[in-house]
Amino acid sequence: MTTSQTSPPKYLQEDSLSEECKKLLDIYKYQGFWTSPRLIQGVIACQQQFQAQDTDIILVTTPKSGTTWLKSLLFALVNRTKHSVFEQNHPLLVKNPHVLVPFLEHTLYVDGQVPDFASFTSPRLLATHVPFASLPKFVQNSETKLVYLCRNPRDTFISMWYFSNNLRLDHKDINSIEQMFDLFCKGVSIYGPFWDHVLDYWKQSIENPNKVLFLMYEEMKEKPKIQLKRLTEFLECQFSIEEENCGVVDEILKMCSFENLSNLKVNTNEKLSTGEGNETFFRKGKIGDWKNYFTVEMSENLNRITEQKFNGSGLKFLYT
Ligand SMILES: Nc1ncnc2c1ncn2[C@@H]1O[C@H](COP(=O)(O)OS(=O)(=O)O)[C@@H](OP(=O)(O)O)[C@H]1O
Repeated sequence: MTTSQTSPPKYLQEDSLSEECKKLLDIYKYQGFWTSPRLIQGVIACQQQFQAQDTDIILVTTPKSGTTWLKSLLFALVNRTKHSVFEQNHPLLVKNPHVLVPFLEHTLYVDGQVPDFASFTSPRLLATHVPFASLPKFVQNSETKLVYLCRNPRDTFISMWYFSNNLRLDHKDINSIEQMFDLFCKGVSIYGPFWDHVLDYWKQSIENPNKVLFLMYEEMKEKPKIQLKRLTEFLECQFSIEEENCGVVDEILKMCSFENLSNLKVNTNEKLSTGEGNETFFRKGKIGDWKNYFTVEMSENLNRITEQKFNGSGLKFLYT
């Protein structure tokens, strides 16, 4: 048998694929979920190398569910002794939340720089989109707290579709929305299947409420103070009477609001090291934009899939 072959067999090479095929195949299935090849590399690196600490707080989200918002809220909350929320140069006013609360699988090996996580001051605040079963075992087995956020699949889908087209203006290419919607319904979306992701964390939050807090974008939008209170109770960093009296709660919500963050210079002019313009994380920040795009058939399809998948779980989305 000859061993002279130095490159992979033709069927494993990607350079001769047609552009159309490459476009369709830019995500792969790994451990039951879909993601890009470079992110798979990041996820594997995390699984092998990330050393969790009991004091870590990890934000887990489905993509486009309000990660940027919750990163900012968590940062403001957890660091409020170090950085008063009334500070004129508060880090959230000069840095994008994704810089302050890095994604484990992005920073590890995707942009080539491995942050010295061990040097982060405790409690370390980190984020990921990885499904529960694929989290590093250290994270699953330690006292690390997981804050989970999801959003109704209709708005999540529209937000994903915009992001993938990297557009902030109205987009009329209805064929591509249909194509992407069909894949989304089949479970093929970044870190999807969407429903499995949500359901796994929902079950964990019921089985282990001290480990996983389950939040929904819609509830955060409708009753932000109540959700913020749940967050502080879960993280054991409740507001003192003095803080409540001097308006810290309102100030945090104001600083982290869509209106404030999306208008900051840093979020209109700068880019992340991974290449995304900071402005791409702020589009409309509303519940119900799906109504401008969905046909009746699309809504019915998603309802049917959601009912089927969540049957008996007690989990329901709000679509107001
Ligand atoms: N502060 C604040 N408040 C409310 N909503 C906000 C906020 N910041 C970002 N957004 C909206 O969240 C959507 C982006 O989702 P993510 O931040 O999860 O994106 S990512 O997964 O980190 O790429 C995206 O939603 P859509 O507007 O529906 O596309 C953002 O506009």
